[in-house]
Amino acid sequence: MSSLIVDRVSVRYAGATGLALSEVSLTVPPESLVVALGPSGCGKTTLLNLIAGFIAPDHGSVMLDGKAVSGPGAERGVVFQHDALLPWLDVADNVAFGLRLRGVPARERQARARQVLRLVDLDGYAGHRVWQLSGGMRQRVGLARALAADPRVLLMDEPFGALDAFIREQMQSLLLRLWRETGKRVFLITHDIEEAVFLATELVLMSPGPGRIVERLSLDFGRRHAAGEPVREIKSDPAFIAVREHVLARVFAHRASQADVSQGVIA
Ligand SMILES: Nc1ncnc2c1ncn2[C@@H]1O[C@H](COP(=O)(O)OP(=O)(O)OP(=O)(O)O)[C@@H](O)[C@H]1O
Repeated sequence: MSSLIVDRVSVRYAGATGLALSEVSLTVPPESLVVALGPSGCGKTTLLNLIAGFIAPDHGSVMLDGKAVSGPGAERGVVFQHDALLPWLDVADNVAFGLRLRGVPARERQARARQVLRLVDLDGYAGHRVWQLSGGMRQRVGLARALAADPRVLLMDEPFGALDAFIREQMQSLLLRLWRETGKRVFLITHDIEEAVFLATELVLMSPGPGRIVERLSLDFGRRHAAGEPVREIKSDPAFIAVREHVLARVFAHRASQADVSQGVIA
């Protein structure tokens, strides 16, 4: 089946008493942008690392388009929070690095690098060093690198977490444009409620202790922006504000109940 399917996965780290993830299931179908949102420790990174194939589940399975995920693979492109670029290489060589490892000839990988740099609005920067770029530009290079191998799905680990609010909003718009233009499925994790509500076609809300999914919402704000509606119009729409407040209330409710439990308030 043509989907990314996480089926009842559980993870317990060696030495840990509790589960980092408990019976988590989700599907990332074609043309979707699935966002996992939750407070620190709810297992977002663990879930992304499972899909990336960096770690294996203790129970359950991860399948991409009918094939079991059993390790990292070029069909899953990962964008990290910190750009993870190589400072001794120029921008084009950073973008083409994975292609070089796979033995793609120099001329072909340079052409591909230039093509994806155009997609992220960085044409003209191929020969720059990464230290000559701003934080937002470096994240765009990271995005271009993930796209260079033409993956089936993009996995994004808090990709805009280190950027200031203005650049962050620009990057959200860029991601939605790329998502529409390339047709890539995206799985993104964040702890920013507004970002999650704005981007997601499906929002999965997670809670810690053990890490699990507590709510799923189907949303269309990102689709509306990708279709041309301005960001500010969407974010000031009462429907957007209502969803944002609902999610905020859910996050606080879970946090409050956990604080109560840890203080022994709930019998
Ligand atoms: N390598 C590890 N060894 C042991 N425990 C770990 C390891 N990595 C994560 N954990 C624990 O697993 C749980 C889930 O962690 P994870 O990093 O996936 O959460 P997160 O939601 O991504 O948090 P954050 O937003 O802070 O990155 C936490 O309790 C964490 O302490």
